[in-house]
Amino acid sequence: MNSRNPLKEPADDTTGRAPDGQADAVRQPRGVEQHGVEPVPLEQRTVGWWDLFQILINVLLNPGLILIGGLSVVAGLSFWAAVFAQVFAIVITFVAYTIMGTVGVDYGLPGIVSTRAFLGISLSRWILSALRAVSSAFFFAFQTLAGALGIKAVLAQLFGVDLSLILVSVVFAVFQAVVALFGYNSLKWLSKIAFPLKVVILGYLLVVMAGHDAPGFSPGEVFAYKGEVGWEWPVVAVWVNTIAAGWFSQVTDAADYCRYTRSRKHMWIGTMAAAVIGTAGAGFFGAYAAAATLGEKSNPFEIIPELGAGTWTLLMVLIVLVLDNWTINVLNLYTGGLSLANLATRLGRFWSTLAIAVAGTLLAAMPAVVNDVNEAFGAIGSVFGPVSGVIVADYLVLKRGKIDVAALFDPQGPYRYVGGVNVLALAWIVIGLGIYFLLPDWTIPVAATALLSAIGYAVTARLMPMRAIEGTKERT
Ligand SMILES: O=c1cc[nH]c(=O)[nH]1
Repeated sequence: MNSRNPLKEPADDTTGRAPDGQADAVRQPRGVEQHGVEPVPLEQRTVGWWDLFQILINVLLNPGLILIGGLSVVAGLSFWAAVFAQVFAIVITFVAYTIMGTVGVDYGLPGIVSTRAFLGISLSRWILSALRAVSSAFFFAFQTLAGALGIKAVLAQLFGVDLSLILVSVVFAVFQAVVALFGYNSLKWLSKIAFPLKVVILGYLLVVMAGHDAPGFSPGEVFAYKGEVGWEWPVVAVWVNTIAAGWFSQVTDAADYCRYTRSRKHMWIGTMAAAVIGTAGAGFFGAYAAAATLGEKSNPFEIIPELGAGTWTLLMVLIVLVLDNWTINVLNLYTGGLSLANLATRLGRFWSTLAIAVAGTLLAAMPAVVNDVNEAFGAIGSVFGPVSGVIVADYLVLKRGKIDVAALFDPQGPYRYVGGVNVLALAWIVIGLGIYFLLPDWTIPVAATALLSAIGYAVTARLMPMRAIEGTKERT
């Protein structure tokens, strides 16, 4: 076994390429990104940390996280406890995330395709990809609805109309879908424009809230807001778990954003800086508005239009909402599209993305999607916590950072395991899933099961002969 440090920059010879002419490289319509499930060639991996930072900070500074910042204050957290819950959850999650991001940098692969190596080709393609595709469509709808609530509030103030939430949400969903279809370059382009605008407008809206003369809105009052439960750990942990659960589902996709990045250092700096700053910003903004209402209301984009700040401010809310939704949802569709392309390889990235957009738009017509975020995010995290633990353990401990790229596309190769399934990995995912529902909230079940599954998988795999895990006997 290779004893090289798997998190050290690899020599170029570890950089995989799709085998020439391999069937999984599907030609896309003209004018859109051509790379689907196959690796991005080394010469195209040129993106620096600043571009990656802009893409990811736009992702983290999203309406969903802003809303969750507000919801956690409504649930009783103090202002600072709500901000802490966001940042802490993201830091935990991004440990796993940045490890799996190295797959994108080193091999140019989409994350979901790399999971063929860890879980077995069939388990990765038929189960994990389907789960991630469904959760991408769910998150697309969740973000759209979180934004649509604000748009509806702004339009009510601007034109005195009370539009149906479903109508606003569906029109908005279609609007967002278009950019995602074009692929990675559209992400870079969109992020560059959106980032400065979002920072300036969100800053302006904070000033509007801070200057509002009703009791509770001044910075001193908000920062001193204690909430009903303040810092009580069991409640803080519920929110840490909810936020972490949502982002653990992205660990399998971390490589998607990083596969055009020029080095691991650029990836680590761009990703971690964006994660911490973006989440702190989203939590701060959402918690500020909710704390200013003394925990009565949760969504800043519904609260601000009611402050009577005038047309200019309403327009600013509208612009930031559109940009904010767009930048996160383009990525939800992009990663969902790549997941579906891993499953239905003949479909290709473009048509897969379109399919996720249609599913997400249909879900965006169901306002229940935003009703119980703790339950819904928790259910997603119960699967993706253990999945993340197992894939990180397999990649780091067993494979020592080495992936045989050609074998990812060879159904009879080493990643076949037993009938296409790494049974040991599957067993630890199922064990983790079972344990998730037994653990009390204060343990942050998504992180706890990720850790347990990682340790359990790594230890049992070390104790078993590799032959047994890979099912070598069965094939010979
Ligand atoms: O929009 C979101 C939120 C959490 N996790 C995702 O994958 N997408």
